[in-house]
Amino acid sequence: MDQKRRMAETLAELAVQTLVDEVNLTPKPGLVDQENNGAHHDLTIELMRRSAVSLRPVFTKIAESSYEREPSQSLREDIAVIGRKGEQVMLGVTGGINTHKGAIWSLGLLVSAAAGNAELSNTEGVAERAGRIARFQDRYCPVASTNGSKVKDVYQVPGARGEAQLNFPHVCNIGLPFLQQARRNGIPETNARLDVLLAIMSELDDTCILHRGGMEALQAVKNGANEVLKSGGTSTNAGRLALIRLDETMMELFVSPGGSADLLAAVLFLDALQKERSLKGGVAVGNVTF
Ligand SMILES: CC(C)(COP(=O)(O)OP(=O)(O)OC[C@H]1O[C@@H](n2cnc3c(N)ncnc32)[C@H](O[C@H]2O[C@H](COP(=O)(O)OP(=O)(O)OP(=O)(O)O)[C@@H](O)[C@H]2O)[C@@H]1O)[C@@H](O)C(=O)NCCC(=O)NCCS
Ligand SMILES: Nc1ncnc2[nH]cnc12
Repeated sequence: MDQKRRMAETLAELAVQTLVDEVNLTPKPGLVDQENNGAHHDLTIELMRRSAVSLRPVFTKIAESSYEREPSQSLREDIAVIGRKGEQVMLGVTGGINTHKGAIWSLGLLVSAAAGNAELSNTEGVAERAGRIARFQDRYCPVASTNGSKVKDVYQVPGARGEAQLNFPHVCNIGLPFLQQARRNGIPETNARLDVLLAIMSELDDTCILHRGGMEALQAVKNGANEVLKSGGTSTNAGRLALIRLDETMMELFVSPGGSADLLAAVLFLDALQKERSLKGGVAVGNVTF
C-alpha cells in the first residue's frame, strides 16, 4: 500500500474511532449514550455507531484528496463535494436522520488539514490549518435553509461554520487544555472526557440547543454545565448530582447539545492524532503531556 493510502486510512480510522468513543461515553446529558437516547426520539446508540462506521470511506477520500496539499480554494471545494456526498451516505444509512452532519464538517476539515502535512502533530497547528481551509468560500455550496442557518440569523451566533473559520476555539482553548489538565490531576479518563464535554457546553452557542429551545434553554444548559464543573466535575459526588440535575433540566426542555458532542469528538481526534504522530516520531511541538 502506498504512503498516501496508508495515511488516509489511518486518519479515517482515527476519525471513526473518535465518533464511536464520543457516542459510547456515558453518562452524557441530553445526548445518546450507553444508558439512554437523551433528548432524541429518532436516535439510538446502534444507529449512531452504524453512522460513524459508514463515514470511514468518506474520511478516507477526504484525506486522499487533501494529501500534501496546501489550503486553497480548490482544496476547499474538492472536500466540500466529498463532504456533501458523505452527508448523503449518512442519511442513507440512518434512513434520513441527521446523526453526524456537524461531525462530517468538523472532522472532515481536521482530517483534510492533517493529510495536507504529515509532519504536523501539534493540535493547534492542525486546527489552524483546518480553519484556513474553512475560510475559503465554497462557491458551489447550495443555498439551503437548515436548522443552523435559521438560528444563526436570529441569534447572530457563529455556528459550526464560524467555529471552524475561527480555528476551532472551543476545541483548542477549552476542550484540549481541559483534557490535559484533568489528566495531570489524575482524573479517570471517562470523567476527564465528560468534564471536557461540560466545559464546551458551558461556553458554546450550540445551534442544536438554540433551534429546539431558544436562548433561554441555551443559558440554562450553560449554567447547568458550569454548576457541574464548579461542584468539582463528574468524578466527585457533588458533581455527579449536579450532572443528574442538568440531565433532568435538559430532558424537561428536550434539548440536546449535538454541536458540543461534535466538538468533543474533534478534541478526541486531535488528541489521538498527536499521540499517533508522536509515537511515529513526527514533530511534536504542542504542549500536550502524556
Ligand atoms: C457548514 C455546515 C456545518 C452547515 O451548517 P449549517 O450552519 O447550515 O447548520 P446545520 O446544517 O444545522 O448543521 C450544523 C451542525 O453542526 C453542529 N453544531 C451546532 N452548533 C455548533 C457549533 N457552535 N460549533 C460546532 N458545531 C456545531 C451540529 O451537529 C450535531 O447536531 C446534529 C443534529 O442537529 P440538528 O439537525 O439541528 O438537530 P436535530 O435534533 O436532529 O433536529 P431537530 O429535531 O431539532 O429538528 C448532528 O448532526 C450533530 O453532528 C449541527 O447540526 C456544513 O454541513 C456544510 O456546509 N457542509 C457542506 C459540505 C462541506 O463543505 N464539507 C467540507 C468539510 S467535509
Ligand atoms: N451522542 C450524540 N447524541 C445525539 N446527537 C449527537 N450528535 C453527535 N453526537 C451525538
